[in-house]
Amino acid sequence: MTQTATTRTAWYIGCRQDEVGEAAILVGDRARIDRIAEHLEDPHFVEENRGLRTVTGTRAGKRITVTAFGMGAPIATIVLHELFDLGIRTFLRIGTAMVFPPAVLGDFVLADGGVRSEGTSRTYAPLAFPAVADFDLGLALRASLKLHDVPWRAGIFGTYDGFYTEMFALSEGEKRMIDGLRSDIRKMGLIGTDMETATLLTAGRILGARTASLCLGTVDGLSQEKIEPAAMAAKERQMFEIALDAVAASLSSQQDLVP
Ligand SMILES: O=P(O)(O)O[C@H]1O[C@H](CO)[C@@H](O)[C@H]1O
Ligand SMILES: O=c1cc[nH]c(=O)[nH]1
Repeated sequence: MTQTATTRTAWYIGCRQDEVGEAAILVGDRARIDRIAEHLEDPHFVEENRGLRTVTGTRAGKRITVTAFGMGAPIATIVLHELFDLGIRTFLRIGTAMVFPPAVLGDFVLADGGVRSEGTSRTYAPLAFPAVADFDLGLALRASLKLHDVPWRAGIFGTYDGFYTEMFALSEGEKRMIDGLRSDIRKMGLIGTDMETATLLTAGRILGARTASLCLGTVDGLSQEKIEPAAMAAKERQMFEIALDAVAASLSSQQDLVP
């Protein structure tokens, strides 16, 4: 971080401390920043650095920052860590995930916790440390999901580094390799898999932040069928509303919940 008497600037995301809000939503695809900005009042776009795009805007009187990290746990965790350093203590990842029964394509999946099958979280805590979502933020998300009347499931995620070696097969050889993992995923009853959730829950918890993850099931984990683009666009708008309402509500009620 660069630091002056009045402000700090994060190294990679390029944000100044006075450009971020009270909470952060982390998205993967940078194209989602302009789209989520339409759901915020008074959006301020931070000058982009390394393709990391950030907007801060107001929702229900709360300033919320949304940053896009791209794909994968290492860069997602750098973004979380830098925003934490700028003072943010509430984080929600929203994005897409592969879903497994009982969750089906198009369901929203809320992570109560995650299996840490990636590498980055091990730099924060040994594997015996659980990746668990913040309880109060999880409650706010459940309330928002119910209010928006969408199909959703809550449960445990699996987080993996190898997209084409552990999640989505392009060849018969990869399919044979991934089928073994899919069978483990079914046995454990995981409802969703992605590349960041368990990492962010671990890193957030170790740093001392409240962290949660809500995804949209865009790929069926058994058949590899993908969601249709029109359904994706409509569900993405719902995801923005659910997430922003939950984060704003959670910030409002936070003081009442502190022991
Ligand atoms: O839709 P986003 O949030 O980008 O997330 C998912 O899409 C990417 C590729 O699978 C990974 O980052 C994964 O977690
Ligand atoms: O298959 C998928 C879809 C979204 N996100 C993932 O990590 N995997």
